[in-house]
Amino acid sequence: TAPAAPDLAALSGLLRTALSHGAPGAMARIDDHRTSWDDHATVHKAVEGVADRGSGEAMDTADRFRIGSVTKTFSAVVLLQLAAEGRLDLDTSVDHYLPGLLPDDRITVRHLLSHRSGLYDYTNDLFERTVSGFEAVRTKVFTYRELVAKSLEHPLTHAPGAAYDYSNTNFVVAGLLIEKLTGHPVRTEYENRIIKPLKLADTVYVHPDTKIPGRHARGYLTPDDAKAALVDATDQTMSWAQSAGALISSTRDLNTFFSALLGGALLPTRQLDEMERWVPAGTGQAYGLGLRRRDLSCGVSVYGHTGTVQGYYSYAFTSKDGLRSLTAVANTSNNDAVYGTMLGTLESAFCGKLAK
Ligand SMILES: C[C@@H](NC(=O)[C@@H](C)NC(=O)CCCC[C@H](NC(=O)C[NH3+])C(=O)[O-])C(=O)O
Repeated sequence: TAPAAPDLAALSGLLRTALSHGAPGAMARIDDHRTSWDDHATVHKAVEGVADRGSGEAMDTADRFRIGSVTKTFSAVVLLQLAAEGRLDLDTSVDHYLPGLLPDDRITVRHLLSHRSGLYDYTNDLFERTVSGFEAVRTKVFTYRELVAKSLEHPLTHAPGAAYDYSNTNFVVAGLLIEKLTGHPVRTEYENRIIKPLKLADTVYVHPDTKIPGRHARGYLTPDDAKAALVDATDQTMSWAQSAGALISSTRDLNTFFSALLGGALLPTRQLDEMERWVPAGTGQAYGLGLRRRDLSCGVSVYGHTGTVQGYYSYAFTSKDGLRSLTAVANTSNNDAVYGTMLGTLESAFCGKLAK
């Protein structure tokens, strides 16, 4: 059965609601393919508000933005390609590849990619106080091992494999694994294995440079004291996240990436199936390997990832066959009302008027 047509009026209404909750701007792009992920797509775009509060420049779906944890799916694809090449085994101990790094040799590569390692998330400490925590790291450059060391100041949150417990530390270790197995920085692997093959012209990994190259939306961090002024968080190294969150992209490129991934263009079937072995991750949610599944009100499940970095909320999801993709962005963060409102764009895009 063909999916319900997107409800574009509802989609624009949600973007306007996000603005009413404090987002300076919001945007969404839907790519609707007919028979295959790479055929000519019908494109729907929606924009509201401003990309830049200073100049008043309007939000534009062509604007680059920081994608945060959507980066985790890129890192997972690289490691799963290495598994397909026989250079990595998902169920082997991380200790085999990175001896002595982690305190428990029961932690496997699969545990990292499914957030079941038990490794404490060091960002809980970094960002307990939102603005001062951000300003303390905005221009900092960390090594992967410094970030892992921050995590290991705490005991494991549970025995390896025992539970799903989202942690950025897992994908920092994933970055170390990529560099160890390939001898290249993650940037090279993203470029050679994903960005160049899919021609993702807007997708860049510029860590530790603080600037977003080319045309982009500025990002505004909402302080914990919501009455305080928004903080322009656009320029930062993203070194606190790196392979867990430092990519920059666009709505077009993320739609292409997830359509290609679920359309089978990036991984052999065997590895894509591994990516879709789900553990429960909250109501109507599941986590595979660097991939989220969300079960919508109309019975449709969608596959992708969300991202939260200072100044940007992003949501990038596609249908099971990769034929319809949505990327939605608001240029604020630390704002639960905006986060929840923007999540509704998945319903407008994939359930259309069938959304309950
Ligand atoms: C949730 C999301 N995860 C990510 O994108 C990763 C990279 N981001 C985080 O872990 C949140 C960092 C703090 C953001 C800050 N919050 C605070 O500082 C709170 N005190 C903010 O909202 O900008 C995902 O996987 O979907």
